[in-house]
Parts: sequence; structure tokens; C-alpha cells
Amino acid sequence: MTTIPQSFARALSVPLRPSSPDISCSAPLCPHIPDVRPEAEARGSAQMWVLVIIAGIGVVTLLLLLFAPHIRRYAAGAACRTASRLDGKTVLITGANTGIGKETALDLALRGARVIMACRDTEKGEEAAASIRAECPKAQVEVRELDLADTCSIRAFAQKFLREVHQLHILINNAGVMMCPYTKTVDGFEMHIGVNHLGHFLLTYLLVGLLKRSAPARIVVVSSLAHNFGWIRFHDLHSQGSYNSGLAYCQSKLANVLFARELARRLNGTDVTVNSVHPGTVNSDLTRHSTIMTILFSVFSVFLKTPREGAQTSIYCATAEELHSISGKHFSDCSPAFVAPQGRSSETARKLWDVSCEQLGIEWD
Ligand SMILES: NC(=O)C1=CN([C@@H]2O[C@H](COP(=O)(O)OP(=O)(O)OC[C@H]3O[C@@H](n4cnc5c(N)ncnc54)[C@H](OP(=O)(O)O)[C@@H]3O)[C@@H](O)[C@H]2O)C=CC1
Ligand SMILES: CC1=C(/C=C/C(C)=C/C=C/C(C)=C/C=O)C(C)(C)CCC1
Repeated sequence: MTTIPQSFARALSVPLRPSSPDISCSAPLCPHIPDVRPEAEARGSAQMWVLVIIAGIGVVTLLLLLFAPHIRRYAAGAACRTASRLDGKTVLITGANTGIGKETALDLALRGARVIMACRDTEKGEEAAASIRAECPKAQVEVRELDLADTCSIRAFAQKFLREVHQLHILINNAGVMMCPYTKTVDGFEMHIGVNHLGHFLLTYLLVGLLKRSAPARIVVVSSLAHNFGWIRFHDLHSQGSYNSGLAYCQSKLANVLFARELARRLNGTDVTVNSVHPGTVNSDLTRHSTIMTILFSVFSVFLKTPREGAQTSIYCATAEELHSISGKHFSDCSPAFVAPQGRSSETARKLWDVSCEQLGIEWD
């Protein structure tokens, strides 16, 4: 005979043994026979829950499969529609060996630009350049060594670059590190602020003269939505007092937004524009320092952008004709985007500028 768990039977108002007296009390029927009902009841309800969970997973999977094309189209975000050619133009992209940087390099090379891929690991850079050449045999891509975690490497890179490259029309400050354990750059800066902000600040300082001489020129600073959750801790910029990898990342991405705005103000009238972008949430190597985020990003990859989709806003800011005179703005999905109040503060932007110059030992007026 099929047994029905008591609680289930009660809920359905099903008599357990219609012909026998009510046995729904907890006293055992016979004192000599151990009562197994609570165990059976627990097993039954556990089985029921397993069934409910399996059915739930099945329904969710089915819905995901059914709506996958719609989800993908929504997650992909906006595509850059501009057909601008970049023949005769020179582009420099940091962190171009993988992710968003590599896809940006491919797209701009397809438009005819000479693309210089600045990578800290030139072997990885050459592999990426080879895969770009495989997709676009005419691509003019070259790899140069640049470690943004070392100001000597940045200076050496710029010195060689200025000696050998005579024009620079587009600089894309793309390289980034997220949520790494507490580490310092060669110069003793906390890694996030050191690479994501100070490294790019120094690189831009060293190349801005060339950009001005090559004008019209553009600078694209790859920031993030994460800037919303950051604030600049002027009292402890390098997190020596306390360190939280997420907050350190957010601080560095806010610094990107403030740098772009302040630089745009200072470059007013030079025909060199600067804008910052949020690429979207992109399934790339950026999560490499966080196992949880790596797992979440792969499980939910259908909801995330691919690196190619994530590159669209950088490409848009680098090429769109309608942006020729737009500077100091923030973009996402190839459209102007919201900037958090702390990213709009001119006072914070100026203070960060002065502190950055001081930390790097440079004068940039
Ligand atoms: N992925 C996302 O969801 C989002 C990304 N962004 C931003 O987009 C940008 C690109 O990230 P994404 O492509 O996703 O990440 P990836 O990790 O795929 O790429 C990051 C790139 O930066 C390079 N890099 C890291 N440290 C240094 C350094 N010290 N010197 C030179 N290059 C360095 C990496 O080189 P290597 O491979 O050798 O480590 C790599 O080429 C970052 O600025 C990130 O903050 C913003 C919002 C969301
Ligand atoms: C909440 C949540 C997700 C969204 C994560 C987001 C939105 C991450 C954004 C990261 C950024 C902006 C990083 C770089 O700057 C996932 C992964 C879909 C998994 C399900 C839970």
C-alpha cells in the first residue's frame, strides 16, 4: 500500500486509513513496535522537496532556453553603428592582449588604423596580435611592452614610443585590474589605484604633447559603473589603514571618471577630447582574482556581454563622428550615461589631479 506522509495527508484532508480509528495522534499504536512514522514522514517530505527543486530547475532551464535569443539580445547592449574609417590614424590601446582591449584593437584595425597594443606580457600580446591578423590579414597591429604597475616601464615605453611613432590620434586607457589581494606596484602604490589610475595618468601625461600635435585626437578612459560605489580616500589613497579589494576597485574607477573630466577641462580648445566609458558587465578575465565572481560570471554568462559586445562603447567614443567635439562626458551602451555625484565634483577632480601629480613626482598644469 502507498503511504502518504501525515502532514501531507492532513493538508489534503485525506484520511490515512479510512476504515480504522483516527491515528493522527503522536502516540505509538503498539508500545512494542518502534514508531517509524516520523522518519517516513521526513523522508517523504524531503523527497517532495527534491522533486519541487528539480521541477523548478527544469522550468527555469526551459524558460532560459526558450528566451535565450531575447536574453542575449538584451544583454548584448548597444552596438556601435558608426562606419568611420581610420586609415592613416594611429591608435594606442593598453591591456590589449585580452578581453575588451583585444576586441577594441581588432575593430579599430579592421577600420584601417595602425593599432599599437601595449601589453605587460608581450608573449600574450603577440598571441593576441596573431589572432587579430588571422581575422584580418591586412591588420596593422604591433605589440609593445608596458607594465602600468611600474613607472619606469611606463617612462621607457613612452620614450621609445615618442622616438618611433610620430602621430597618435586615439589613446584608449583600457587596462585594468579588479579585486586583487592587497599588492603594491613597483613604486609602492596600492595595485588598483596604481594601475587603473596612476599608471594611466602618467602615460597620458607623457603622451599628451603628441596627441595635441596629432589633433584632432581622442582619449577614451575605460571606467565602470563601479565608480558609483567608490569615493576617493584622500587620507588613505593606498589603503594602508584598511583594505577592501572591492572598494579599492571602485575608488580607482571613480578616479578614472574624475581624471577624464578634469583632463577634458584642461584640454579645452586643443581639439583633443577625453571621455570615460562603462563597457557593461562583460564576461572577461577581469574576475580572475575572485573565485566567486568567476563562477557567477560563467554560470550567468548568458546575461553578460561578450568582450566584443563590451568593446562597443570604447569603439563608439573613439570613432563616432558626432562626438568630434564632445569631451568630459561618460558613456555606456554608446549613449551618454549617468555619473554619480562624487564623479561630478570639480573640487574632488582638482584635488585628485594635484595628489596624482604629487605621487608621481610630475608637474602637469
Ligand atoms: N569586465 C567587466 O565587466 C568590466 C570591465 N571594466 C573595465 O574594462 C577594462 C578592461 O577589462 P576587461 O577586458 O574586462 O578585463 P581583462 O582582465 O580581460 O583585461 C584587462 C587587461 O589589462 C591588462 N593589465 C592588467 N594589469 C596591467 C598592468 N599592470 N600593466 C599593463 N596591463 C595590465 C591585462 O593584462 P594581462 O592579461 O597580462 O593581465 C589585460 O590585458 C578594465 O579597465 C576594467 O576595469 C569596467 C566595467 C566592467
Ligand atoms: C548580481 C549578480 C550578477 C551581476 C553582477 C554584476 C552586475 C557585476 C558588475 C560588475 C562590474 C561592473 C565590474 C567591473 O567594473 C551576476 C554575475 C549576473 C550573477 C548573479 C548575481
